[in-house]
Amino acid sequence: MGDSVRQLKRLLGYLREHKFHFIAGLSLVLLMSYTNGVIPVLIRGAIDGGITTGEYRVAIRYALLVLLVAVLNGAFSFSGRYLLVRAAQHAVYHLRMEAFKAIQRQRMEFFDKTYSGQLISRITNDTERITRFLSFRIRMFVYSVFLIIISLYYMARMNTALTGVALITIALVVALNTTYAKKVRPIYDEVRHQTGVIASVSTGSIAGVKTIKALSVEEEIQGKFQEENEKLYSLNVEATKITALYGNAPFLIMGIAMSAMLYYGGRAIMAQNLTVGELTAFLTYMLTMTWPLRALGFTIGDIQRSLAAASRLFEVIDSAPKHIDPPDAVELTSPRGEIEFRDVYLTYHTGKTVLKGLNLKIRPGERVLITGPPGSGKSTLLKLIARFYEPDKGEVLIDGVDVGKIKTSSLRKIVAYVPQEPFIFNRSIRENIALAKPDASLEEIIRAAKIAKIHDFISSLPEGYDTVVGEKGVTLSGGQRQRIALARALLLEPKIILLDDPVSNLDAKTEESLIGDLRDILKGRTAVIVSQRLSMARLADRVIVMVDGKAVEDGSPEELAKAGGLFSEMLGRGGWNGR
Ligand SMILES: Nc1ncnc2c1ncn2[C@@H]1O[C@H](COP(=O)(O)OP(=O)(O)OP(=O)(O)O)[C@@H](O)[C@H]1O
Repeated sequence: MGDSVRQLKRLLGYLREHKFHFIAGLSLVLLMSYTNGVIPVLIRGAIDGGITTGEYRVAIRYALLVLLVAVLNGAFSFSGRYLLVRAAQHAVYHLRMEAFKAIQRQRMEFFDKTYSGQLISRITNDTERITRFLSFRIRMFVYSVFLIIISLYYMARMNTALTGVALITIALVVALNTTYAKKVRPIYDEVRHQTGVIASVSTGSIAGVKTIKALSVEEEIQGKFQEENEKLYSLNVEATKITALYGNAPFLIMGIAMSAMLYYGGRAIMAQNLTVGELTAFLTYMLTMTWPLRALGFTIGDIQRSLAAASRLFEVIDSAPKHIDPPDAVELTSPRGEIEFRDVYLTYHTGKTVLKGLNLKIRPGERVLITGPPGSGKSTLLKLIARFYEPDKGEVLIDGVDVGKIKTSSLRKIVAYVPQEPFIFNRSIRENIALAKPDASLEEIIRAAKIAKIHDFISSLPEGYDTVVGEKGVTLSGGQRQRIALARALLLEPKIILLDDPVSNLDAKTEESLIGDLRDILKGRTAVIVSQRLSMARLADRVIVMVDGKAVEDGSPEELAKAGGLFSEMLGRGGWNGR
């Protein structure tokens, strides 16, 4: 409970900037309840003071009053809703922004541990639920509670016995709604979970469509989808059964209460203890309260779940580091491009220890090929230089400075990391290349594209550098993607370039041409290339063979080819000269 109050306080804190809108909105909702609650009193006045006594003018006066109150009610309802929704949207705008920024600040390990679907759901579904809570649910809660209080107040002033009937009815309907909410909530939670499962099966099969078609496993995939779809169907049928059962019960209770009121009220009128106007007012109150009473049950059930959504968002925000850089972070102004690993250990969150005391020094301008069997830690080594992960023990240094102590903005200019499968955003080629330097001039972008040897291809496209690529744009080949990614990296003129398996997805011809061009691309830079393709060794001054997180061979390709170790074994009978 204490936790819920804390979450609620924190959530309401986001309304701070719009607190006047919010308070004004709530005040208007109170006025709306009041105007709704006063109408039966006016009806009573019209009947008792005008209609039954034949006072035509009194009846007209009350009719005009009802009209005025109805108009005011409409105005309060409109402006109250507008102000509350505006304040809520503004609060959620900030919350969404904060969560998104926090996700951007998270370390790589966070993404290893968290499903992307979950994160997307935080930013979309959870924020949507919170908006609904801050605007609609709170409004309905305040409106309903206040309307019921006002109604009971006026009823009590008219007749105690009938007010007792109304009170019992209210208690019964609230109890019924709460039971309904309790019964249906777990099913709706399952429906939501199952909808997520269906979304992930769909996303997976759309993303993996090539594999599905290549293996002709459409039927199996459809079978899996059908299974999950049937589960969703059954859950929805179950929820509908409960809703159908409980949904109309409040109306039945209200009906019984109203017929009891008619019976006792009729007798009271005959005994002259009640007026016709009062009985009409009572019946009108019962009708006015029906909907708010129903809404109250749902609102109470929803508060807890909205707070749970808020707490999930707060968790994302709180788990992110407050600052990307430590306070004593430094700038490397004229980097040389030297890299050193000093007794580096790294264990992933899965418990797998990948690097076990790695020592390595790479000189400025050196071109190093890291090779070795799969899973030996080659890519991990690159990721440590780019500071995607921090070592558990030991240090990774650039020009003698621990990478953890270099300002991120400085590190990103010095070190360019080109992943195995570069991500191309659904934007223009120009924007894709200028991703890390959005203010780059077209000349700079063209220069980078020329070095990456992709300029001619881009120029041949009808819209040149403005051509949109990616999901709905021009589709690029594997080699073209690699070159766009290289141009993207080169734009920052990095001193160190890290290539993670650059030719793994390329055919032999494209591989040959890329290797030829890489000589120019890497000129004047320190390059660390991870690859199992030994053709890449032609680019390298030095080859390091990694096995089980350790550098077991280290030397020039010629030396290692002759040494009779793993590298020469990998070269096979053709040896180095055959390359
Ligand atoms: N983010 C991660 N979380 C958990 N384990 C990981 C992560 N990245 C890599 N690993 C594991 O660490 C080991 C080394 O991975 P790494 O990618 O460095 O190897 P590699 O030598 O580059 O392999 P390959 O040649 O197949 O790309 C592997 O067993 C891999 O499963």
